[in-house]
Amino acid sequence: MFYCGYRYFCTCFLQRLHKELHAHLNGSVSFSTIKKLVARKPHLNIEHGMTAIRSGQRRTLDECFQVFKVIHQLVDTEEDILMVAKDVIREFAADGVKYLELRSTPRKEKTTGMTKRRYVETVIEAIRQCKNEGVDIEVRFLVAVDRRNGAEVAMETVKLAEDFMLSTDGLVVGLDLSGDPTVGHGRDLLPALQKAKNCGLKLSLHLSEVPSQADESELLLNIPPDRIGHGTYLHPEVGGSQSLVDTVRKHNTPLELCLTSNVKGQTVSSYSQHHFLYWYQMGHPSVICTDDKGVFCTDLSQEYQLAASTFNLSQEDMWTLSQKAIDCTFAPDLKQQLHQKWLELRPTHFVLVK
Ligand SMILES: CNc1ncnc2c1ncn2[C@@H]1O[C@H](COP(=O)(O)O)[C@@H](O)[C@H]1O
Ligand SMILES: [Zn+2]
Repeated sequence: MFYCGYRYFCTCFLQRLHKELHAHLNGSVSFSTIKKLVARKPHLNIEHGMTAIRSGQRRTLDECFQVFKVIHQLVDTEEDILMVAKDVIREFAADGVKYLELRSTPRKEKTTGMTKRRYVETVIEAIRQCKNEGVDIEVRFLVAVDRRNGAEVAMETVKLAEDFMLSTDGLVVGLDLSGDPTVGHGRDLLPALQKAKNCGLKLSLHLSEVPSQADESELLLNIPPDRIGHGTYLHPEVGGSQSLVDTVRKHNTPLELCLTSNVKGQTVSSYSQHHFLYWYQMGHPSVICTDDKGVFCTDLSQEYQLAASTFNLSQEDMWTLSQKAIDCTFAPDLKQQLHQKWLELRPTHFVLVK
């Protein structure tokens, strides 16, 4: 049972059916994996406090990006990436996630000692090993473009992602656009993103994560992407615009919403102010996600519980939210199977706690 203000709410029933659609690999590294990495590299003098933002702590988004730099120092060999990816997949499975879309940015050769191609192959190898070991989770991969690295690298990454989409039997399903949102402009990345879309990669773009990006968002929303990461400042109440909202609605583009990430990174002032409510009340497809479960010390169950307690959602509301996430996944071959599982596990009655 989970105590949330004025009522008890049990979300463990949902744990059997989670879907996680927005998880950055190196942001998802748990404390226990960090400990193993630190033991491998004691000379770096890195402590856990430098790789995670604990309960009650807040950071600026800029400080969050410093945290990723520290983690990247710890995860810089093929062995590290394989271990990290396997640990992350197992941890999501242990949290009841049955379908996971992981995303990660192939890094420059000189920071990892391996090519970007090898980086992606290593993550794919981790997914395959988990499957062979019987970990009860379906995993798909999105290759990430870091917006800081500009147009040329973005185009190279798209080509890499396309090659893997064609050679991995559907494990690589799409492209993510992420990285420090205050750096660069989406207009420079437009040709690469359009190429990705045209070759059949699904697109998930971090959009309007920070204020004053209406121009960029308008441009990118018209591609259109297949999902939006965050979209915190799209709606007019926070300085976005009705026309941006209309475009999202017209294309019915789902939003990936990460409550704790936004609160700890201070792009949203508190849980109750989170834009989840705006989109949820409108009935717009919205999927609860973790973003970086390691850095923000959370997991998907906790994010569902937070949404339930903050916005007074009933068990049935939560179940429906979790069900609708299936339609937002990038793996068409699995949708039917996931819906079937959902039907089998759906409780015959819900506890009324409102
Ligand atoms: C907090 N909100 C966010 N906004 C934008 N990009 C983010 C992010 N959280 C994570 N990333 C992106 O994911 C990388 C770490 O995982 P990978 O090395 O790719 O596996 C970060 O360096 C950043 O590019
Ligand atoms: Zn993200």
